[in-house]
Amino acid sequence: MALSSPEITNSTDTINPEERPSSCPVNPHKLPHLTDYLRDLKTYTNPLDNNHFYRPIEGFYLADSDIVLRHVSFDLSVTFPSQSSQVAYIRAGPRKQIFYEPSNIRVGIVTCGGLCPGLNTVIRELVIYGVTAGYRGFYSREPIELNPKLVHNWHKRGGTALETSRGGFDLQKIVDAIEGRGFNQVYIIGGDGTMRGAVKIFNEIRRRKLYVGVAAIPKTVDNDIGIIDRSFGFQTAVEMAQQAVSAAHVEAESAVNGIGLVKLMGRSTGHIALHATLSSRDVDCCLIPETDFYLEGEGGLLEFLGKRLEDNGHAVVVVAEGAGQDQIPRTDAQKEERDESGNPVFLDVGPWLKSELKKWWSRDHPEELFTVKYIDPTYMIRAVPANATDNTYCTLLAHSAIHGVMAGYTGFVAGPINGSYAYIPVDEAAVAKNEINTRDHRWAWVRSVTNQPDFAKS
Ligand SMILES: Nc1ncnc2c1ncn2[C@@H]1O[C@H](COP(=O)(O)OP(=O)(O)O)[C@@H](O)[C@H]1O
Ligand SMILES: O=P(O)(O)OC[C@H]1O[C@](O)(COP(=O)(O)O)[C@@H](O)[C@@H]1O
Ligand SMILES: [Mg+2]
Repeated sequence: MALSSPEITNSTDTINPEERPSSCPVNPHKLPHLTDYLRDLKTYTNPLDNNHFYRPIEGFYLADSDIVLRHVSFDLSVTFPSQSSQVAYIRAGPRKQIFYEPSNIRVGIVTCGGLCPGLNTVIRELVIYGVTAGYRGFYSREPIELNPKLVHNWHKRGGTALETSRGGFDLQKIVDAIEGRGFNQVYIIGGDGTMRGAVKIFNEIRRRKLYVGVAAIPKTVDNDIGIIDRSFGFQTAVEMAQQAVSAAHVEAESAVNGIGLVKLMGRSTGHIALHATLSSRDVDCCLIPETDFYLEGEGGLLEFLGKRLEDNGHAVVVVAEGAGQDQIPRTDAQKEERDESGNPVFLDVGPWLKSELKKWWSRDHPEELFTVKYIDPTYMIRAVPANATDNTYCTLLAHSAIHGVMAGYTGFVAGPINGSYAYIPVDEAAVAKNEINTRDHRWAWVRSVTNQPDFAKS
């Protein structure tokens, strides 16, 4: 942000949730604020007032009274939830009063966990000091100084220019480093694991009463963080995944009794698999972690595929990496295996399924031709630059986070809820999962597109 000299004042015009009028229709979630533990902080007039690119008009600045409802659809024939029980979050955006003197801001920004398209776009908007190599970089590396010239092209690059890693979370060392380096704002970009770490960092910063605002920006190519509409990079990943599905379809169609099998990312949720299935319409069966499937017997996958081959001569199966894990034989040691971040290490469902399909065919149809063409695009779906929609989304996320921190909010996650950007307390976002509800219309839609069995054993 281009910031001009601020005018110092000593009061804040944001509305304290406790001071809302009693007729206030909803109950917004209280967002942590620096003034919760630093009572006499100075406030400054937002320099956007004097920025020649902006002409703040009435309504430009937001306050605590601007909220976003979590749920926007209700069934009036059942019960309309009482207004005070509606969940609401504070809307993201610029505030008239800010809690940082613009010339005295030291920002640290870090990316953690797996890659996701759009990471560099977020970083590009948040220039100052880049903490490299994930959480461990706070205490084991020198941060790199970023400037607009250096980052100007970064949104066109896949990956993260700051580098990322799993593991290496040492709370005391991280907060010591934040304090020691004099950061007064920290932006943490990562997925569910990173959010759990961010909660601890925020709590420790609050315990030490540090003048440091902490904002997290949710990143997950699997789209497995709840409350927000979707995570950035997800749409880009689905587009890439669809190319793999398309190729599997071409291969399957061109073979005698051809099966195209595609494994897609999705550790605990099958959003990528589901969306690639719905958008491509080439898929005969979509297997996701949220619902079990079985191979043999009535209503099983093999019976279904046998019928498909008989009817159409080919079939396409999409399997999310977290699906079918309980069926793959594994040793006790494999059951205990964890990655550096503590996530369970999965066995590879793709090759296992491919080999089960081959065994089945040679057992039941030894005389007939059969081909399984297996495609595992792995990192190709996430190690790419963000598409136009994700790029715009990333930019808005970064700006939302900056406005929130400048306004003194801390310990929050910025994200869109029902199309409007909002601030969510980080401890809430860290536990909010986004699993596919296999009882709702979206999963029914998948099943009606594929006609796959529901694998409900009677
Ligand atoms: N419960 C936790 N407490 C503190 N740090 C955590 C926790 N879970 C994960 N982390 C840290 O967060 C970072 C990213 O976690 P990871 O699960 O690899 O990716 P993601 O954030 O994308 O889910 C790692 O450095 C990991 O050590
Ligand atoms: O090989 P890596 O880097 O651990 O990444 C693989 C994992 O990354 C994911 O995309 C999820 O990553 P995050 O938890 O970091 O969002 C999974 O789908 C996949 O299991
Ligand atoms: Mg994760």
